[in-house]
Amino acid sequence: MKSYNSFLVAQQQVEEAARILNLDKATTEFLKWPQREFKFTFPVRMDDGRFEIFHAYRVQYNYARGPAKGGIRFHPDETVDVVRALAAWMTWKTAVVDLPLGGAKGGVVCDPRHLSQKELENIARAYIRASADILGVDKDVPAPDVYTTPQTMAWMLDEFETIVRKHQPGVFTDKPLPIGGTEGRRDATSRGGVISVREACKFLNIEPKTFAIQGFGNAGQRAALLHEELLGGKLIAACDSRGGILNPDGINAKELVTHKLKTGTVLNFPGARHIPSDAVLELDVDVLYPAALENAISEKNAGLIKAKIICELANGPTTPEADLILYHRNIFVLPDILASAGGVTVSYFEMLQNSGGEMWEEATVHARLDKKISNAFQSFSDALREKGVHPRLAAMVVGVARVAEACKIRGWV
Ligand SMILES: NC(=O)C1=CN([C@@H]2O[C@H](COP(=O)(O)OP(=O)(O)OC[C@H]3O[C@@H](n4cnc5c(N)ncnc54)[C@H](O)[C@@H]3O)[C@@H](O)[C@H]2O)C=CC1
Ligand SMILES: O=C(O)CCC(=O)C(=O)O
Repeated sequence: MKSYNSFLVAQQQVEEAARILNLDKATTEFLKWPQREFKFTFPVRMDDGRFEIFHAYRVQYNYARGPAKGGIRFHPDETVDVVRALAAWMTWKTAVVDLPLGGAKGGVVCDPRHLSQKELENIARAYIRASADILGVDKDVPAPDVYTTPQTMAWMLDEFETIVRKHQPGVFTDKPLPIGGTEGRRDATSRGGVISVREACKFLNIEPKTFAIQGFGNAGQRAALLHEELLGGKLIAACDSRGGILNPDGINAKELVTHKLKTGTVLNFPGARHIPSDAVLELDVDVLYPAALENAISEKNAGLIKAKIICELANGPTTPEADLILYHRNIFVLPDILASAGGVTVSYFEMLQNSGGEMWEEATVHARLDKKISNAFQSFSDALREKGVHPRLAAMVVGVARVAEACKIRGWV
């Protein structure tokens, strides 16, 4: 099977956007690389008394528009190139929603499914001891990502504040509410995705009656609940890393979330039959939400996809070859740098509340998020019309143009 290097994919996307924008050679080359990247190696004491050595990264891709911003992932397959790609996509994402932030991402190579809570806490704290110098409200602000949670942020914040010897809640976002978290962050990624589906449906004149979800973690579960609540559609299939389930008559999203939280998997959900995880991508639905990991949709399966709209809650789920196949098959992709931008948008709201000592009501967060995503969809659809390119390229054109402009104004290139 062909393997993909996500960073090469991310660089190719910059080149394509730069070509449409007629960017000069130096600007294009600058935007193809992270401004700063850090590699950490640290020992952690495990529950059985032994020390284990962990490798970790933080990549600050571009900070022309503001402090670097993006999640920290704990995953066994993490590599510097995956983190670079994710950091690049954060840069374009914060620009597409027009936040005064740059892009970053971090990762620890580990498998949380085989670690105790105490071991996870020790890893989170060790990561901060290694990286505290390069983090800060005006430098770089992490958040959770795959297999990290608000609890991870709480440990990280506590370690950071112990080092700097003062309260600095805005250095981490998607924190638990009692230590400076915001209302509305837990479902923000999915809410932003569902809002972008609502806008796409108006744009394309489609009704989002049926949907399927690949990946049933934070993003996937909330998308199931919110699509049902806000758009009124019917969930017919979902999967996680252990397998998939299908019920063409409909699956109650709330009951499936409860089942997943209780049993750790979507499998064995009453009334649904088992299907392979990958089959969920190929079902005849109005909207497909990839909400797991990179490269799920490639040239291998793009020809088999039957959804009308693909809403990319995951980062980088579609390869460049698949983008073209889907475009020619008239399948509308809502690209990750727009569709999954709700999370970082509400993270920014959390930073604003922390800096002003404010606590916004949930309805305020929802309304401001809706406005940001609707405006971003407008810029994206304008670029689609003006440039006549496929959707990812249109979104990249919006994001890359804004970052390039900031680099130019600063006199960097
Ligand atoms: N949490 C956030 O705020 C944001 C997350 N994202 C992206 O959304 C995606 C999912 O993130 P989270 O939901 O936060 O992570 P999570 O760790 O809560 O959930 C990941 C889910 O994917 C499933 N999965 C893993 N490999 C799979 C496979 N091969 N097939 C099917 N399912 C598989 C896991 O079983 C789990 O249910 C990632 O790409 C992440 O970068 C994007 C924007 C913000
Ligand atoms: O809220 C944040 O800063 C994290 C967002 C993120 O990691 C993402 O959008 O992929």
